[in-house]
Amino acid sequence: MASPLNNGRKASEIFQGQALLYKHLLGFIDSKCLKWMVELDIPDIIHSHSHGQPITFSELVSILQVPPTKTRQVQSLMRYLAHNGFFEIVRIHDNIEAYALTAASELLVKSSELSLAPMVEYFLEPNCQGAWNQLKRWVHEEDLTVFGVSLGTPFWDFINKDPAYNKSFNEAMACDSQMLNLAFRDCNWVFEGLESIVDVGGGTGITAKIICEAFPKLKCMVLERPNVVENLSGSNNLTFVGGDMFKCIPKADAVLLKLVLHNWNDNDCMKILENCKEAISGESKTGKVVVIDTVINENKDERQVTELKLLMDVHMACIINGKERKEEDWKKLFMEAGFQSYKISPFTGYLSLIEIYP
Ligand SMILES: C[S@@+](CC[C@H](N)C(=O)[O-])C[C@H]1O[C@@H](n2cnc3c(N)ncnc32)[C@H](O)[C@@H]1O
Repeated sequence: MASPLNNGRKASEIFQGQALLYKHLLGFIDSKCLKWMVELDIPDIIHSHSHGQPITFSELVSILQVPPTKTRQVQSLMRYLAHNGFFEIVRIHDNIEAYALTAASELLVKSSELSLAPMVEYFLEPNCQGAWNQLKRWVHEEDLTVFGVSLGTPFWDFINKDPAYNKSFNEAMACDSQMLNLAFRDCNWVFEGLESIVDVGGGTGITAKIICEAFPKLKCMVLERPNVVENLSGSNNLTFVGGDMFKCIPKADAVLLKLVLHNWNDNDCMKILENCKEAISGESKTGKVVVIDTVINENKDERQVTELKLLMDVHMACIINGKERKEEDWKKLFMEAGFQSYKISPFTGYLSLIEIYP
């Protein structure tokens, strides 16, 4: 019988609620499982096993030298990861089960050009993880981010002072940018007709290198925090400049901002965009700003993509006071920064490409 405490809901509905609650309570184990498989090199082991052939569980535990007391537990982890799409369980000779890589776990092969393993290392790093225990304190600290509450210093100050953290962050960003090789193949039109471009907050220059290779005549400059680019050397058409996008952005036909604006609140984004507008306003021609970022669209996106964008929004909001935006949020920002028009194009699974014109 329904009690007044559960609003007259059916028992089945309450049990569904309980299952949802427990799933999310235990959800923190999801990312730990990813860390576990990356640390044990399981994707690399499967990748190099008999030219990418599926690996049986006994072969895997033998390579990993798992003691007999732990094989059942390892099987639990593998089954859970397979259930969530990180391995495919296939039947090989004599109907034995074997594990094959999926599109997701192939991205965790460290030796692969498109490896996202550094992303796993960065997100599972103790400073990142520990900060989330401070959500309760954070909500009453008017001007502090979760990171600020947890480490006593704002994110960018911390990263500037901690070389190991800086390196881990830059490597994570670089591997995300490496994925753009796939996306730019269909988007070369974005750079056609341009003579120069500045990749603002362009990290260690992976995106810029991809653009430079595709467009050898295009001059590309990366503007970054000085300690990100101090030891980097460019090439024929690539240069690195240490600076501050809030102060000045070098002149160019176009400015690229990949995953930069989502780090900042609307006021900071306005300042960055105004500096971008100044940078692309030459004497003879006016260029464009190219923003690569998320656009939340719950009506259009698949549920899984929306979940990722909303989770990223929570991450940005709490860690760094940033924000993932809907189209109307972007439009408001662009117009208030003095731009006249914009065009949004699909780019990767979760990122859109937005061209903004003065
Ligand atoms: C989320 S990362 C994106 C990096 C790169 N665009 C990518 O997608 O791989 C944001 C970048 O902005 C840079 N950044 C932060 N503050 C900056 C500033 N004031 N001037 C220039 N770059 C800055 C950071 O160092 C970092 O590399």
